[in-house]
Amino acid sequence: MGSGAKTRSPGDDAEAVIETRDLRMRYGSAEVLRGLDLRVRRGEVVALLGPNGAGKTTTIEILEGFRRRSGGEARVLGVDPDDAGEAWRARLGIVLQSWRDHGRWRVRELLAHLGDYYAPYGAPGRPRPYDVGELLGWVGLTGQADAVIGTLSGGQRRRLDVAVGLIGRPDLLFLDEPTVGFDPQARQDFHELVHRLAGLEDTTILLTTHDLDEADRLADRIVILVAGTIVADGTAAELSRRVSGTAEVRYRLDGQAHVTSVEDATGHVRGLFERHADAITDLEVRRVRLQDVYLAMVREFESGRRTEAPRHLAEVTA
Ligand SMILES: Nc1ncnc2c1ncn2[C@@H]1O[C@H](COP(=O)(O)OP(=O)(O)OP(=O)(O)O)[C@@H](O)[C@H]1O
Repeated sequence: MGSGAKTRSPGDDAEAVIETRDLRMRYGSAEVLRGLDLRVRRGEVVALLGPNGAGKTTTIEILEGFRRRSGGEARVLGVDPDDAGEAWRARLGIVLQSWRDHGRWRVRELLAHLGDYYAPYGAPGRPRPYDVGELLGWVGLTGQADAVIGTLSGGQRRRLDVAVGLIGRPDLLFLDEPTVGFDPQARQDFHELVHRLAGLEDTTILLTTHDLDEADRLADRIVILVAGTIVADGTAAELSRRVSGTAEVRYRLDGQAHVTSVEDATGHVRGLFERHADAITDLEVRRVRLQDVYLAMVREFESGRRTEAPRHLAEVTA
């Protein structure tokens, strides 16, 4: 464990692990990606969110070198994915949406076999692959090490998918809906694993998920893609400032229910009590959740009100 020193310096060009400019993809006459400018720094965890069909998987597949883009620029670990070779590929970890091969192998066997592929690509401070036993512990499959893969449950199978993506100790990990089918414990274990990878292993992670609480918990930065366009890019807190209010205050006044969206929940509540004192009951304050922000932004974009180019919201780092 432990690689080189972590240097998270926003704005430092040298640290860009993924960089795209005007990335475009067309299937026949259908324009699926409409000019994405995306930048992910080393050690960052970025969640790519968006409705079904928005282009998330297509984006990831282009960055992984599985699909050739129709236009624009892309650099991943400093290399154009369309021209990249095996040494580059060995630095990536990939967890696809579904992967159903190798049903007759045993869990440990498969990981050891895949790990052998990565061994020649180890680097000083970054030996490859991970130890299989250690990795099985991380993904919660120690008890299934000798199980035949075809006998695993859906959630165990998904844990194995994560282990397969990780075995080569990737510099950059792509996770396409990694926690589908996870029970709450597996989900929590996975979240701890992501924090450990980014924090201790300096792994850069780009993940897609439809679980917005998960994105909120895991990601340093959220990118929202709608119909092939990035409509928002920033931390969860920055995104929430884009929609009206950052907290919701619910209460009853003389028995009548009220819900108000506010910036300053404390000040608002203080004012309520000053004005209405004991007439206020059932008070609740809740922070605007990423889900609310996300739905507001998708609705806003789809209703055509936002037509200008996407903007980056990391003004605080400028
Ligand atoms: N091989 C293909 N040929 C033609 N169209 C495709 C192909 N692959 C994807 N598409 C289309 O591209 C669009 C984007 O698909 P993509 O799978 O990237 O979306 P997504 O955001 O990952 O969706 P989901 O949340 O459902 O996984 C969709 O309209 C899809 O139908």
